[in-house]
Amino acid sequence: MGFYSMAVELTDRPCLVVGGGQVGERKVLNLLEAGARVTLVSPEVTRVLADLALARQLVWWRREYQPGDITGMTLVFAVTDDAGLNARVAADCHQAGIWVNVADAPEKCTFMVPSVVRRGDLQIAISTAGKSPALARQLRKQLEAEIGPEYGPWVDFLGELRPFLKKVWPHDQKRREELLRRLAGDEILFRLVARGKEDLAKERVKQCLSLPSV
Ligand SMILES: C[C@@]1(CC(=O)O)C2=NC(=C\c3[nH]c(c(CCC(=O)O)c3CC(=O)O)Cc3[nH]c(c(CC(=O)O)c3CCC(=O)O)/C=C3\N/C(=C\2)[C@@H](CCC(=O)O)[C@]3(C)CC(=O)O)/[C@H]1CCC(=O)O
Ligand SMILES: NC(=O)c1ccc[n+]([C@@H]2O[C@H](COP(=O)([O-])OP(=O)(O)OC[C@H]3O[C@@H](n4cnc5c(N)ncnc54)[C@H](O)[C@@H]3O)[C@@H](O)[C@H]2O)c1
Repeated sequence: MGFYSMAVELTDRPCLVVGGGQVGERKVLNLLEAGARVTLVSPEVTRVLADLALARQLVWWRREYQPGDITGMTLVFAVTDDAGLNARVAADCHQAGIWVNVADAPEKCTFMVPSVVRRGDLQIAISTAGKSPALARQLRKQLEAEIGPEYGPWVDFLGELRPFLKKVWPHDQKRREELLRRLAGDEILFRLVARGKEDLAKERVKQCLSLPSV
């Protein structure tokens, strides 16, 4: 069975994490980074999670999970060390039609969390469909060595060019596509932007605009 990869908008969406141990902490930190509204239900939590609750970055229900907790949640994460409880949370979500991630049972997940390389708005997600999280992590480290932080500003730069080119050639989609592909692979432009020389890079784009299309 294949999995479908998505980039999900979670800003201000209510998400429930059941279990506040090491795995819960990792899921919570990634959810907060995505702007989600996180509720954590767990009798005990890690120091990091307790500090986040104190700072009101998340809501902590300091007790055991109850079935009604999932009501109205966009995503639920069952990440306790109690396999039976995780399975019950999963069953509650399946019945309610709520997407659920189960830390110790890939076959009960309706979504899995990939390993992610983050460079500003560029994200490279690696999934093994639950077969080897260790391999996903190892590949992330390899890619992080190859795809440096300069890719963040590079994506921003290319992101500014698109609406600009749409204005220049509103009706010539083929020409826009050709140019955008050429610019995305332009080594000189990439290096200019990496050195913070966006102005020079824009000059070069203008030169490219006057070139015949390939
Ligand atoms: C990618 C990452 C994202 C994240 O969690 O943020 C993630 N696991 C990460 C790390 C990691 N997890 C584990 C190890 C130890 C080595 C190993 O077992 O391989 C390591 C590596 C390490 O820590 O070094 C143990 C483990 N993981 C799962 C089980 C249960 C089982 O398989 O039955 C067990 C066995 C527990 C036990 O033995 O008791 C299950 C899942 N873990 C997933 C995601 C989903 C599938 C992703 C995929 O492969 O597509 C899935 C199905 C559910 C989910 O959690 O979404 C994150 C990398 C973060 C990074 O980039 O560094
Ligand atoms: N998916 C992954 O990436 C991954 C990685 C490693 C381990 N695991 C699995 O994830 C599970 C959790 O691992 P961990 O290291 O975070 O465990 P942990 O022991 O550090 O934390 C478990 C947490 O669950 C809470 N909890 C227990 N019963 C609860 C209940 N009834 N209601 C609410 N909260 C409850 C505890 O208070 C604790 O905070 C383990 O079963 C492990 O096999 C998954």
